[in-house]
Amino acid sequence: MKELKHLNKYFYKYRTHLIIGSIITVVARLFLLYTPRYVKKIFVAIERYFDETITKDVFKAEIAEAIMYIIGAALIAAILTFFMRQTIINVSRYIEYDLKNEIYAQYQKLSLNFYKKNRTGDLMNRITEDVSRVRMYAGPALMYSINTIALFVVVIIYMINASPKLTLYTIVPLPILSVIIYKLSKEIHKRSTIVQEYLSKLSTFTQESFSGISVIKAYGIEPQTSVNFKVLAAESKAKHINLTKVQAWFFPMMILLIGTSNLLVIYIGGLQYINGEIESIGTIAEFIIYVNMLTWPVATVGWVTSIVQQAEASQKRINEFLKISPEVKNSTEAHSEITGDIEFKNVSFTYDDTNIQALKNISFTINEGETLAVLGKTGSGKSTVLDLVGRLYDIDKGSIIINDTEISQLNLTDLRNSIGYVPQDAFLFSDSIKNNIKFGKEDATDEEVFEAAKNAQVHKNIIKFNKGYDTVLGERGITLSGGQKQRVSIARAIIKSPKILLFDDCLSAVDTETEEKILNNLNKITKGKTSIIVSHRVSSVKNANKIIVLDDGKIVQQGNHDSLINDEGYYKDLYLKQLSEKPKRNL
Ligand SMILES: Nc1ncnc2c1ncn2[C@@H]1O[C@H](COP(=O)(O)OP(=O)(O)OP(=O)(O)O)[C@@H](O)[C@H]1O
Repeated sequence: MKELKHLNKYFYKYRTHLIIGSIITVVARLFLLYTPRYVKKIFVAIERYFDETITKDVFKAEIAEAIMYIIGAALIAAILTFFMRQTIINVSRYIEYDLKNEIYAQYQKLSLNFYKKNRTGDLMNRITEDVSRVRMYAGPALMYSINTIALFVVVIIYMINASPKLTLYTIVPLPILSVIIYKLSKEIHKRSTIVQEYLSKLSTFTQESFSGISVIKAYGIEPQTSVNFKVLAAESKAKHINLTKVQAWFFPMMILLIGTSNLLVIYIGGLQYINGEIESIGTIAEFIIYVNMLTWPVATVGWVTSIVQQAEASQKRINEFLKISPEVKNSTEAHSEITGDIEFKNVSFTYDDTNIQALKNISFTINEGETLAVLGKTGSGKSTVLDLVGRLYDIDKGSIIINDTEISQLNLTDLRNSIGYVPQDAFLFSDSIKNNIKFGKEDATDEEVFEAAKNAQVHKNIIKFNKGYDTVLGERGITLSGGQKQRVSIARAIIKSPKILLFDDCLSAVDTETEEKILNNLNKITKGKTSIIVSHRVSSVKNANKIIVLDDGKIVQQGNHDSLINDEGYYKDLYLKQLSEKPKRNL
């Protein structure tokens, strides 16, 4: 229960609902007890009528009164049971909502490294599966516990009052029932976890095959994929059947134990009646109803125990994530004005997960309004430079100074708001093209969206779609070509008119003619703004104020286009190579 203490703040928040719910539960159980008592009264009336102690009219009146009480009490108990669920179960839904939001907010705070270390499936599971298990504890488990305690206390008092000996015999099988249900619930949980694993394997498999359908079709491996699916589905089916076998025991066990208790009541009660220890046969009928009333709550003790154990395990997994403090933390609430002067001073950076030292002692300066171009072989550390400017990671050694302030001392939100980032792999959300662009500036007008798209040279493509800017993109924007996605992503970055623009090889999928047009537009847009362009093409970087060439995380060349083409090295080689590949390219 240690881990579940985390929920106490929510129980406190919804205490009024819980207190009202508990009172309603107790009162509802009290009303339920009218049934056995009035059933007994009916039996007594029948006995007295046959003994001729009462007249037919009195007998009829007594029966009618008893029936009225039974119906009335059952109605009230039913209404109260409705409100019991409306209060306690609703609270569990509120807690589920709060907890999901708490976890999601924490996910948003955590740094990129956290996402590298944890699998997406695991992150999803904690916010869905684990939260639903915890909800079972905060709702049904709590409700059934209150219900069981209330019913048990009240019923036992009534039973002992009616016949202590009969009470003892009839409640003996109940703990056995509880233990059996507990064991069954544990086994059901074990097997359903396996079923769950297979379900997620199946959905991962199908999701991957749908995403990669073009590869599957191109290679003609549909039959093989179907066979693989069949194998997985067959295993999943076997696990399901395995689970059903245990689940199938649940109700037979309950029926067996209820039957045993009923038999005991009839047998012992019968003997007591013959011996004159109980005055009416109605007591036996009353006890049979008590036993049946107690069976379900007693069975739920086992069930609730298993729910609490599962919830404890799930909450432990949730707490593990909630306790992580983000590696990249905002250090100040004060507003930071970002102008765009950036300086890297002997910066070194190693990725935690791979232990790869991506940058080694890097130093450069970019003044406000200047453009820096970063070139280098694949894996040389170019994207890492951009990630560090956006403080997606904190550096190990050296310092990054923006506006004369150490990057870690800047207000993180202000820093990120001043950056327009176009990643290497353009990610578009499953939403309209317009909203994908507006993602950069939520309150942008349509005109601003069109302007940004025009500058990114994608407007003409968009208006050709039937629904134009309202065209909804599929998963990862599959309805757009690679180059179109890159350009929508550029539009998204420039619409917010940020102080700093980071372009990570974002023109790789567009033809050189479009590249030229975009670069011309960018020249206008980036006036007065600081830009860093990562590229493999000399054509994209030749106008930059400064160019640095990285190799294995180190700066091996720096200068501008004119100085570097006269310098023996990577830049000149690349220039000559690209010049010979495309003689007409405007290098
Ligand atoms: N998130 C990460 N976690 C661990 N290692 C990483 C991560 N990102 C990059 N690396 C490693 O750091 C090194 C530099 O990567 P980076 O992405 O900065 O190179 P790059 O020059 O941008 O390459 P490319 O031109 O292929 O995009 C590579 O060896 C890469 O494997």
